[in-house]
Amino acid sequence: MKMLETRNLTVGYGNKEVVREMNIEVLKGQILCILGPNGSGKSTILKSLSKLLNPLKGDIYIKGEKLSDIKGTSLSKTLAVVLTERLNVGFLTSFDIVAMGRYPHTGILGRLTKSDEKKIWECLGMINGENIATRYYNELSDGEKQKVLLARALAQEPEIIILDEPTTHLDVKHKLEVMSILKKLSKEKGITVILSLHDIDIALKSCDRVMLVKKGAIVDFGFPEEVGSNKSISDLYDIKDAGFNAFLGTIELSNQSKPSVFVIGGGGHGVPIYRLLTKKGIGVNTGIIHKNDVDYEIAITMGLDIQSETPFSEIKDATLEKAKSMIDKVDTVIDSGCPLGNINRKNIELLAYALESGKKVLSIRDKDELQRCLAMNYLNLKLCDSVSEIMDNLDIGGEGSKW
Ligand SMILES: Nc1ncnc2c1ncn2[C@@H]1O[C@H](COP(=O)(O)OP(=O)(O)OP(=O)(O)O)[C@@H](O)[C@H]1O
Repeated sequence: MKMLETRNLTVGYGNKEVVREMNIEVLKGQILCILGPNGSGKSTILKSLSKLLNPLKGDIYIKGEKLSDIKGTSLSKTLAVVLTERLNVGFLTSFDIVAMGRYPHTGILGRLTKSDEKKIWECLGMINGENIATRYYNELSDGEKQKVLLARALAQEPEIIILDEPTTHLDVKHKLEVMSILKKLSKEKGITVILSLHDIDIALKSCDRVMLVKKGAIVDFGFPEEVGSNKSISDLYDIKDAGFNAFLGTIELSNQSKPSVFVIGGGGHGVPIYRLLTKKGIGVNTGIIHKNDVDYEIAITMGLDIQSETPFSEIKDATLEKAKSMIDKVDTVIDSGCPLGNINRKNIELLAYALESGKKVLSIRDKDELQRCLAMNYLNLKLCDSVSEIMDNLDIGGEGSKW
């Protein structure tokens, strides 16, 4: 069932058009998240959908009825809004704040019946907030306040809840708690949720639809799994010195330095080393990694030069030769200790090549395993127990430097 629809909607202030020509549909029980850079118009859209701001052009429909035709109490029973404004409410408790949400049902005198009180406790329960019911709202933490405001919205018994950045200022536990409450409301009670977020990862993993807003227009709308690609998210925020990996949901700093270190990666062993070297401004290239390896995902997002192999296939001689030529161009090789199964055993040949070429080699591999693989002892090989020991032995930042 269509809960909210916009037709050629343009929102803004006076003669300033902020977002133009919006045509979207949100169904019952869906969670729609608006993503976009600061100032792109997320709050302006949400205020317009909540009837707090008149559209400049076009129309908004709630359950097929024009929003402009829906009056006060009737709208409050359908739609509840949680905005970012901070409330200063003196000596009101959490219970009192949630009780304010009952006004569409209590009438002008606002007298609470037993059933209103029961509803308020139920809403406090939904946000796991019974224990803060008697505490003063002004004395609550940001996370607790956010949950109380959500409970106040729930007390209206709405079919749609609109929230502007409900996870801002919250730690990761509270962000996830708020999102999990919203998900529960949408799935179990069929409430439609429309919100804006700055947490891309949480948005892509928790919402049913996402809308990307930039420079006065909706640049994409649809399933997060399709809309939230590496490129679309990087473009949305004009990310230049980093990359977004939609598959893993991480942002990785780009490594733009000339490579001086080659990392033999694989099985996720390369990731902490890529990240540490990137943080220190040291250029890296890497191999030989299968294209379905997590090291490949991170390395490609960082923009590293990679020697890679087709998933599940044995490393080819040609790939090995190309990796050797990458090693020729660096001073140091780090053996991350990647597992050496049948399909990637050639990485040990690569390690032997690095040693025989006189490169400085730092390895986190088990000593016994190395002795089984390498024919002789090499003076240019240093065994390390951890990534930090690798970094200690990298000789960066000058003599005596502990980077
Ligand atoms: N009351 C107002 N009158 C005029 N312009 C406004 C008003 N409020 C916001 N704007 C402008 O509208 C544009 C969109 O602002 P809006 O707050 O909707 O963006 P946003 O995407 O929510 O940003 P943020 O992520 O920083 O909260 C901005 O250029 C802003 O300066």
